[in-house]
Amino acid sequence: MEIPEQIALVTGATSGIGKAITLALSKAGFQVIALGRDPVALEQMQHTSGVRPLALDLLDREALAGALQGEKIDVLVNNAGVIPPAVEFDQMDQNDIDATIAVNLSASLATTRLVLPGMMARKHGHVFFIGSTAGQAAFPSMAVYGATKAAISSFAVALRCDISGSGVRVTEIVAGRVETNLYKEVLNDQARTDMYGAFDAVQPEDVAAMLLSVLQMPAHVDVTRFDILPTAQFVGGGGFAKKDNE
Ligand SMILES: NC(=O)C1=CN([C@@H]2O[C@H](COP(=O)(O)OP(=O)(O)OC[C@H]3O[C@@H](n4cnc5c(N)ncnc54)[C@H](OP(=O)(O)O)[C@@H]3O)[C@@H](O)[C@H]2O)C=CC1
Ligand SMILES: N[C@@H](C=O)C(=O)O
Repeated sequence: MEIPEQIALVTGATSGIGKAITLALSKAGFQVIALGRDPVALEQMQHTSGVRPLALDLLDREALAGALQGEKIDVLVNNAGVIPPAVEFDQMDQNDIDATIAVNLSASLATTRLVLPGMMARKHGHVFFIGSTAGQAAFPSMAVYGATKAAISSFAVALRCDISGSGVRVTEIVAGRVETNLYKEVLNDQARTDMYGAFDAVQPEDVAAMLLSVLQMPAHVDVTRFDILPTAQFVGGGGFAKKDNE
């Protein structure tokens, strides 16, 4: 797919879905600003794929604003995200709650707030948000994570009201189980092997392929949301509390 030199910013570009999207956009002819905290991973991607590394923590608002000043971003992929330990809410550590909201929601809003005015002034651009099935249905022990993704989903829809007529497109990508390092901090290697070995998960490259297809749509078409799940994954289904033993 030939695309004139345009600039894409991908957050969370050092791993998983963000890395696949970064490499796919670079291969499609974009100049990609690859953002993440891991400088070694970024340097390797710069060497192999010619992306522009941007090593920073999205929670450092000053660094983020400084790095993006003057950049004319055509495509923004709000991908960076974390998943907290899978425990019931009453067992959650407040720090995990705060960190999940800070990265998954606040950082996406802050990055979008920095990039969007330029897109609107140029009457061109595309903002992607990586949502989750966890934002669309109730998952036990994922209430906070799901809340951040539900918020992103609601924001993406409402944002289109605010920017209507600007020529800027917005897409939420609602992903099911994708085989990445998302659970690296919360599950041991065996648990992750068992989790991803249970069925054929979506691969990061599958998400990247769909993103490119959405970008390829003519300017008058905005794919505002797509869901991408393993064929074997279903979402929903009620449950019952275990009867307390008398
Ligand atoms: N895997 C899955 O099943 C699904 C994932 N998602 C979402 O997809 C997105 C990508 O996750 P995934 O690829 O799976 O997981 P990974 O853990 O592989 O990637 C997460 C990325 O986010 C970056 N990141 C995390 N915190 C920060 C921060 N403070 N500042 C900058 N970058 C940060 C990491 O970069 P670094 O460590 O270098 O900072 C890394 O590149 C997330 O939003 C996740 O919620 C949605 C549905 C399903
Ligand atoms: N929806 C995914 C996380 O966001 C998952 O099923 O792991």
